[in-house]
Amino acid sequence: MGSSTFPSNDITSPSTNIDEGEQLRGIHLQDLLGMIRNAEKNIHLLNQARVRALEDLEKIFDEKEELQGEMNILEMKLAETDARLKVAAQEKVHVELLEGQLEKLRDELSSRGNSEDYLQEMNNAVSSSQVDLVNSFSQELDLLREENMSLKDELQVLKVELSNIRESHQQMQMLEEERSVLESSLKELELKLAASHEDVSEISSLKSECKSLYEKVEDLQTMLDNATKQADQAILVVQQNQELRKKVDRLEESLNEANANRLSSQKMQQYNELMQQKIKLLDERLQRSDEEIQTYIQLYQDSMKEFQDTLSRLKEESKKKTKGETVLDKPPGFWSNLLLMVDGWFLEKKISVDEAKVLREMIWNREVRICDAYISSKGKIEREIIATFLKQTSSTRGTRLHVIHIAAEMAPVAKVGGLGDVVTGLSKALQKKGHLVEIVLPKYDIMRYDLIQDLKALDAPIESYFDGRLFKNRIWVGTVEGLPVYFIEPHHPSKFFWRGQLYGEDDDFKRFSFFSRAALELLLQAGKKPDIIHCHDWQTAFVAPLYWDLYVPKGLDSARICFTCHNFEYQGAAPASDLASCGLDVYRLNKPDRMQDNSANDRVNSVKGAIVFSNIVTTVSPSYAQEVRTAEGGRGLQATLNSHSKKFVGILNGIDTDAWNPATDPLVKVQYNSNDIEGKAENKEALRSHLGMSSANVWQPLVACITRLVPQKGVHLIRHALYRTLELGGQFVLLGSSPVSQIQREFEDISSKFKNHEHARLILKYDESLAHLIYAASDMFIIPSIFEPCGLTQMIAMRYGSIPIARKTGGLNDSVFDVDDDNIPIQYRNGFTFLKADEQGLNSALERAMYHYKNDPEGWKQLVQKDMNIDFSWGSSASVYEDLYQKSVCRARATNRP
Ligand SMILES: Nc1ncnc2c1ncn2[C@@H]1O[C@H](COP(=O)(O)OP(=O)(O)O)[C@@H](O)[C@H]1O
Repeated sequence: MGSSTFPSNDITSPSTNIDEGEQLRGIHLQDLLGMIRNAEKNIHLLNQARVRALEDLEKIFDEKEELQGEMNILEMKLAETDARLKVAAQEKVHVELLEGQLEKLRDELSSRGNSEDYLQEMNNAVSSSQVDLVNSFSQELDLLREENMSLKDELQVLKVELSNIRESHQQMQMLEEERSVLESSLKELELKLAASHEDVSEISSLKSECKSLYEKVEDLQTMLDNATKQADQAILVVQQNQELRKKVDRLEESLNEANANRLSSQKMQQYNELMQQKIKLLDERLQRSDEEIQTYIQLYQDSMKEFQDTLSRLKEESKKKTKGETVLDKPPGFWSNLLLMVDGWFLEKKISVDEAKVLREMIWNREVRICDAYISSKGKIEREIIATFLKQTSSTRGTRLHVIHIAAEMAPVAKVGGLGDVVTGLSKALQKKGHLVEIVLPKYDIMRYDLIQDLKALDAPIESYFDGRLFKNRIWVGTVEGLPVYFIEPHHPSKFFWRGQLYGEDDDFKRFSFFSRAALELLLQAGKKPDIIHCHDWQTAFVAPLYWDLYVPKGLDSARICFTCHNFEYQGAAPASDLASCGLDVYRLNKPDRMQDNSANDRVNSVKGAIVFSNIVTTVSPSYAQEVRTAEGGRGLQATLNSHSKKFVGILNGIDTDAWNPATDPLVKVQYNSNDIEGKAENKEALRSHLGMSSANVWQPLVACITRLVPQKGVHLIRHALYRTLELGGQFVLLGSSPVSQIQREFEDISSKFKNHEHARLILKYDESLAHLIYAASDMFIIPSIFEPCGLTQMIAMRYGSIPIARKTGGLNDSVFDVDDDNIPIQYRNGFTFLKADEQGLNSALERAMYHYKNDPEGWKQLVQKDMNIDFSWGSSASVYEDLYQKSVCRARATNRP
């Protein structure tokens, strides 16, 4: 299988997607330009802030230097004061000595008693020397006071310096704020850049912008590096501050010492205390300021580091995304969140278990598109997000599939009914979608060999097992409708496919179990590795158990098995022992939960086996899928279907709109289309004359029916419709044949009655060409089925402008909507329906149709045109099959199953 993506099943038209994509690209580009402009502004602002910070730091330097100088002076002055205080202390000692001597002298004088004048003289002399000393001391004190005053001033200046420092801190704070603004705008930029990667095609146009952005981010990085250097310088300043503080501490100590010496002077002591308090205050402030600076710088450095980390990550991501790499570097939390989101959707029943499984696998695999889907769905409502995610699962289908149909019919070469149409129509639609589709058919003797191109036998017989021995099969290859087909011709004495008919033989069970085994043998020996083996109806239902039980062990193990039941009326039940012929283990399989028929424990049921052993089980319309799960519709298989309901789905068939196209149909008399329906009247005329019916009244309505004449089709109602149409003044044509001899005889009798009737004809055979002409000629088409799995004739009739009159059952209920039913939106109304499978029911619809036809020719014409324009092609139904195939293949790969 290739790895290229095939078209998704998105129903939006491609042109709309392209327009939206371009719009989105335009919006992203504008956003990106806006973001770049914002980033440039921010960078500019940052630049200015950096310049201011540099200036501030220079100022701080200068101021610190000055401060230091002043501190030095202060220190010197304090040293001087200290020295002077010491001198003063010595002089005080000297004065005390003098006073002692004076006292002594006084004592001597008093002891001498008569020398009072001398004493007075001496006293005066001492006092005057004492006054001199006091005077010089107070001068010293005045000097000290002055110096202390100047110290006060210095401290005042220091205070101012400190407030300047605080201002510079504020600026740094501003810087920090600007940095965080810049950071958030860069984060925004990161988000938008990531979003811009949503569309891979955008990357190339965004690359150059990313590059310039990247350069700007580089510049930003350089500036940030500078800012970090500045922060380092600021730390230096703080260290210098700390040294200064140490000096102040030393100063304080000196002052303390001085204080000790100043005890003698009360004023000096008070002054010193004051000084001490002020220095302490100054010290505290300095300390706080240091701490603040330290905190700011720490914060600044932390955020710078964070910023640099973010930038580096951003740059790395940007580089990786430019290179188109994956998203392995998303944090684990991102993926965990996605997983939880998917689990939530599943638990709330918003997505199916299969969808949840595929999504989980994509998340586990860290797939880019899941990441992109998440980014692109930001801001959307949950329903839209789920849709976006599920779209990724459908585009998982990124690879083309190899599908092999194993079937008993294929239109137009081997067709009995709708099964043949489906095999060809679905295969062609899947092939158109880019898948490799092959078909394996029995080589019937009565095939339309003229419609097989390049038919040739391979010179390599395939041997397959049956009834205890090996039989040779000749393999033929050819193309039908552009599809590769393998035809198996068994060399078996029973000449299984040499019977003049496709089905209805006594040994049908043997014939088709042989064919199923031979088909798998062909795939094994041809070395095929299909992704899907699709088998149809009971005839090839054996493929499912044969595959798992016998062929997977032999190495044919790449496929998932899809089984489509086109009609649950035919189940391929037979005595259990018959199963052994094709090599299946009867003992193991004849169990209630495997192939045992639900109504007889000694019989096996091949349709039941396929339901049990297939990965996907489908039927041909949603309504029929519901009906067969009930006791009335299930024909004994309802319990099996209900217990396997998770893999069971109803998909409405399409029709091959190339083969059934009135505008190109070579089998009609006059080709026509919905814009020009004149040709219809000419075809009516052609059919009438071909069948020898009256052409007198061009407006006489022609009612047709093309069908297998089996009870399912409501044969008694078909017969009644013939009579009632004639009563209502219309014409009636029946093309059909019956495998039931009694019914065939009954209709042959009626046919002979109307042999020469001018308004009715019964053609009791299978005639493809006539069928085309009848669809083109008829005005109304009757389908009164008792049950109808899908029904193709109503769709083909509408495509040819013949209005269906149908019973509301199965696929008819999903495709025909009554023109008079107000509960149906007007755009869907396309025919006439009835519910009760009886004559009254049919009459009511037939009579209304006749009434509309006769009384509202313009309205009828519009109805014809509307029906012709309805899209019954395989396109959308094939997409549903494609989806089921892909999901099944995906699941198998995820769990590594064969
Ligand atoms: N006698 C007939 N001659 C030609 N085509 C017939 C005849 N009977 C049925 N068909 C074709 O067989 C197909 C019937 O398919 P469908 O409506 O699904 O019924 P079923 O598969 O049950 O027979 C249609 O393509 C229809 O045109």
